[in-house]
Amino acid sequence: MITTVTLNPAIDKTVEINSFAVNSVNRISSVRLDVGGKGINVSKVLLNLDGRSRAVGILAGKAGEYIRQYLDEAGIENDFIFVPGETRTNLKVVDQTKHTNTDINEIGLEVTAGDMERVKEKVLRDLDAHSVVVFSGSVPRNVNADVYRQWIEAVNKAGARTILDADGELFKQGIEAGPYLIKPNIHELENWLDRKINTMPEIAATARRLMQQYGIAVVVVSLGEKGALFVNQDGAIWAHGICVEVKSTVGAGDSMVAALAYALDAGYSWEKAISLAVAAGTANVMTAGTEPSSLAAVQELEKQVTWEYLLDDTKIEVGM
Ligand SMILES: Nc1ncnc2c1ncn2[C@@H]1O[C@H](COP(=O)(O)OP(=O)(O)OP(=O)(O)O)[C@@H](O)[C@H]1O
Ligand SMILES: O=P(O)(O)OC[C@@]1(O)O[C@H](CO)[C@@H](O)[C@@H]1O
Repeated sequence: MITTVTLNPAIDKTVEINSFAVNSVNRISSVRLDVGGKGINVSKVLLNLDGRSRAVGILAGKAGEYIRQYLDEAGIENDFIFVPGETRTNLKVVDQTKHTNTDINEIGLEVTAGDMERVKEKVLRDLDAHSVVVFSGSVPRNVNADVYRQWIEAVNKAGARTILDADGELFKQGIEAGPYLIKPNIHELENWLDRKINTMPEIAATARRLMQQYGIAVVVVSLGEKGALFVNQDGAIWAHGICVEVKSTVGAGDSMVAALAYALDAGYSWEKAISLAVAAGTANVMTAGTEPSSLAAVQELEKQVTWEYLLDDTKIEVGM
């Protein structure tokens, strides 16, 4: 069973504004609402991949009820605690003229230590060696940045595998617990390293350093339209990006994480996991907002995934 943890869910309000400009009046040409937050997105994509998951986390207010109702109606098992306040709304500005996606995310709720204990109990419930737990996204504003580290340690103790997709201090401390798989994007990796990364071998070397230093089994570095670098103990594979028409890039990383969780749960081969992950990420950018793509679209894209094995002396510029 796959458990997704969303400590800071959101309603995603995606507005289309062509030629979006700061310091001026912008007119919205379309609006859509999606239930979001990284872990919830992972659960939505898993459902469309024909996978089962249990979504756990923290909700509040009318927006929280709306999210719970969506999950119930979609048939996604969910076990959220409700706290006072209102789940945040995150604004996503899509500009089809300038080809930009701008995220304006609210900071989110405050919670108590007791609330966090209740969620932790739900996360740790019924775990065994077959379980996969996905920790992704930001956390409530007053929660300590060591929360993923502590919870990953607890899940590791239960013998289950963990996936971490977080940024900044949550990532920095989370990796110290030795998650099974991490999926930073290139910017998150550069943040951790505190410098720019210019070539593919540099990404691979950084991934190997993370694996050796923290006992991480798999590092996947997503590179947007350039695809992703997949590193495990056998080596590094650069899966190329697929050129598609982009509607919204929001949630592409979550789709990739969902596919990786699915592949781990199903015991897929490394190559099959890679093609599913790239296809799921690519399919996501072809849909509006954070609408998950269909299984048929993912399967069609899987046929188009190409990759190359990366040798240490391969000189490929990342150029991002
Ligand atoms: N513009 C694009 N064109 C084609 N494929 C894309 C594009 N953007 C993303 N992808 C696919 O989706 C995967 C994940 O995207 P990305 O690297 O943007 O993740 P991310 O930064 O974690 O995403 P987000 O935080 O928006 O969910 C990429 O590795 C790639 O396969
Ligand atoms: O503020 P966080 O938790 O880092 O990210 C939240 C978020 O941007 O991530 C998802 C896309 O990945 C969206 O559904 C959601 O709005």
